[in-house]
Amino acid sequence: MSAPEVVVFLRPGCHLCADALDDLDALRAQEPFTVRTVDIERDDRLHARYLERIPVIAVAGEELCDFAVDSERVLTAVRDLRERLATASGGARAAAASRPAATPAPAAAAVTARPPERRLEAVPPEPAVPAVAPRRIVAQPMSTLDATPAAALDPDEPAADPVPEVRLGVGQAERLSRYLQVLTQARKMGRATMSSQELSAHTHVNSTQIRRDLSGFGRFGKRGVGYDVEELVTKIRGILHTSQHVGIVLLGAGHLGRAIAGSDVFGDHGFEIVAVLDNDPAKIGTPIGDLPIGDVRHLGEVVREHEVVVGVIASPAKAAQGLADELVEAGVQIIFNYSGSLLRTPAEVTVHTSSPAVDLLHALYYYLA
Ligand SMILES: NC(=O)c1ccc[n+]([C@@H]2O[C@H](COP(=O)([O-])OP(=O)(O)OC[C@H]3O[C@@H](n4cnc5c(N)ncnc54)[C@H](O)[C@@H]3O)[C@@H](O)[C@H]2O)c1
Repeated sequence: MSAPEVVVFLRPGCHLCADALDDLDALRAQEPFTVRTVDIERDDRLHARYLERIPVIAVAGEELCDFAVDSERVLTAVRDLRERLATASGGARAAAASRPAATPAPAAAAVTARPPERRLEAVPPEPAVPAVAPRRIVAQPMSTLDATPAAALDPDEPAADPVPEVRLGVGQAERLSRYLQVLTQARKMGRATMSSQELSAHTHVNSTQIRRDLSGFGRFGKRGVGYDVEELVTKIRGILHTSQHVGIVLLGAGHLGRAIAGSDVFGDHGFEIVAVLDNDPAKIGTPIGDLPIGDVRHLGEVVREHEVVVGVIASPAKAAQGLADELVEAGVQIIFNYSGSLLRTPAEVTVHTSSPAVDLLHALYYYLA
């Protein structure tokens, strides 16, 4: 009779998954079973189905728990499966004994005689992932994505580069940016640590989601102490690739342009305003922040010379489309648009329009509705 098998749907580098494997390992002392891991990154359907829930633990096709091991449910399911396997093998032996020799035995067909409540639909077999014992699962390289150095898995060690090369989903990238904004501000306020609940309160992302977002990149934080702000800022900046230099050209040196140039709003995140350009002869050549205001007619040269990545438009709305066209012509693919103008740009260009009213409208809806 084969041993009951527990299947764990997981993702390389997911530390909730690593914890689940450890927990299952401990449970095997009470009830023997084998563990098979299924890497959801290898199958689009599994990825779509389980990404938000991993680790998902299943026995005999029934999903028992997600996020963490529910010991009681797993043990009960394993015992139940063992009994069914025993019955099946006993039944098969009895059937084989009474059957004419030429008829093949029905193998473990009786295992499925009692269908579980929530069967995994059409989960394909995973021949590439062998059934192995939990300890070996941890030791084997889970995938090429798992580039996190061992030190980063230790909460007492600072998280070091290199950061695993994982393509983030849009939602995760957006949330990581929000965590980074709050952590950067906390660091400026002299905070050394921050709890996930606090980070949650400031970002409006629930703390389970925060832990899940970060779990793929190393083990952060200590129970009762929270996240190390400096460590997490460094790590998220690495993940978002903002630890590299990003040059910005600011177009419009009026009230808003002057406020942006004189603030840390971009500098806090490693963005450098390399030039401020305007078309007003009275302003050109005068200082703004540490820079002299340049002539907007040199926009193309400035973009090429400073390898500008982002163009920030702080001009009146009527000038914005012309400036956007010139930025695109010069090769800029990210435009941050403070003017209210609805810009037309090629599909490959990302336009972010900043409007303080948007958040207010959103908040007001919940207030008024
Ligand atoms: N989203 C926000 O948070 C926010 C807040 C305030 C203002 N705004 C918008 O930002 C823009 C700037 O506001 P402001 O108060 O600084 O206006 P402003 O009039 O003080 O400054 C505009 C600047 O743009 C320059 N300019 C005009 N045409 C130009 C061109 N073709 N090339 C380069 N420079 C040019 C002007 O010379 C001037 O220096 C406006 O569109 C305004 O509605 C947005």
